[in-house]
Amino acid sequence: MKILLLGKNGQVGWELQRSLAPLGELIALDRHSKTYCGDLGNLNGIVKTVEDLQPNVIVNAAAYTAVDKAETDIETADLINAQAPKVLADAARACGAWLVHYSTDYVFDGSGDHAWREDDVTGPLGVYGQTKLAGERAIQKSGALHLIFRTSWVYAARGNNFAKTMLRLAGEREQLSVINDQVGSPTGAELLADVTAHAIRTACCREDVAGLYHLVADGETSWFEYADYVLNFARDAGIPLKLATDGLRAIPTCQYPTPARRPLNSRLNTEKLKTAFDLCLPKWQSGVERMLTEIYGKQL
Ligand SMILES: NC(=O)C1=CN([C@@H]2O[C@H](COP(=O)(O)OP(=O)(O)OC[C@H]3O[C@@H](n4cnc5c(N)ncnc54)[C@H](OP(=O)(O)O)[C@@H]3O)[C@@H](O)[C@H]2O)C=CC1
Ligand SMILES: Cc1cn([C@H]2C[C@H](O)[C@@H](COP(=O)(O)OP(=O)(O)O[C@H]3O[C@@H](C)C(=O)[C@@H](O)[C@H]3O)O2)c(=O)[nH]c1=O
Ligand SMILES: [Mg+2]
Repeated sequence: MKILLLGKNGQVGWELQRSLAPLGELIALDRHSKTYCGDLGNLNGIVKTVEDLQPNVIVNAAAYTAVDKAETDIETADLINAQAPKVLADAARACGAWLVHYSTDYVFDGSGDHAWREDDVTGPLGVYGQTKLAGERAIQKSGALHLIFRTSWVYAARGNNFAKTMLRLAGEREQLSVINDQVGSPTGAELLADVTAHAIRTACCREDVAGLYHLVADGETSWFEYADYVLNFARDAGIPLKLATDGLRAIPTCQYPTPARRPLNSRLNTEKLKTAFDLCLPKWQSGVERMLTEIYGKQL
């Protein structure tokens, strides 16, 4: 099997380099790659890469993920999150390849408190979510065999994410205020990469599994509880923090204004994925603990 991986140095892309390697020949690109174009902003270049390589599977881990910046950089967000997935899907269809792609809880408006199902009505609150939804739809319309995994609150030891922001800020400040009324599930890039490899193995002999799936770790939390979990781990590990012992404060969303609105309810229902691929999903805490142990490994 020949696999083309785009966005190889992002949180998920990095872990995919590991998990996809045993499946076959892996060509992993980023936007700076020289031999083949891996820049999603270069639509013609991306199409030529697929035509030249004729892969069996394309895995797109590249995306415009700066949620607030997207509000004013709409053109780039649309190019990377909507137009590039469309041309990738058309190119995949033309060469008979599977396209594996990732999307987000931010396609939902966050109303209610149920866990969103794949066919629930979407209603993104910001440009990032709108462009990611447009990307999903373009892939679905293309006729390409595809797997789209909607996930949430992605973290990894390598890369930028909320947990690492909290650790950095706790080293710099005595007080931190964190939203406690947005609820979802932190999901590790390792888990996403492992499930992706498993799903590709299944999909190669079962075209009927093509489609859109929610893929998040088990359980739920708020950003505040997540921060509390991470900072308690750091304290217990003896990491020196500037944050006072009572320095973490829970606040409602209205007290933390941001350029992009974010959903209050980011719960995703994963039943469809678990049934189709015969999978169990671990509790969110287990992957977060692994990441923290990796980050602080040398100091523990
Ligand atoms: N991060 C999160 O919390 C969540 C992410 N997702 C989705 O999961 C997927 C993976 O996200 P994640 O790994 O966390 O994101 P990251 O931001 O860690 O990685 C995204 C990667 O995309 C690359 N990229 C951006 N623009 C281009 C371009 N023009 N050409 C090539 N590569 C480009 C970035 O490269 P560079 O560093 O050079 O900019 C980066 O390596 C994305 O589809 C994202 O929408 C879904 C839910 C939550
Ligand atoms: C830094 C900080 C953030 N927050 C809030 C803001 C926000 O609601 C929440 C998380 O902050 P972030 O900047 O990490 O959020 P954000 O970048 O919006 O995270 C999202 O990224 C995209 C790519 C996704 O697809 C989503 O699933 C989600 O992970 O925490 C605080 O309350 N206090 C703080 O000090
Ligand atoms: Mg962010």
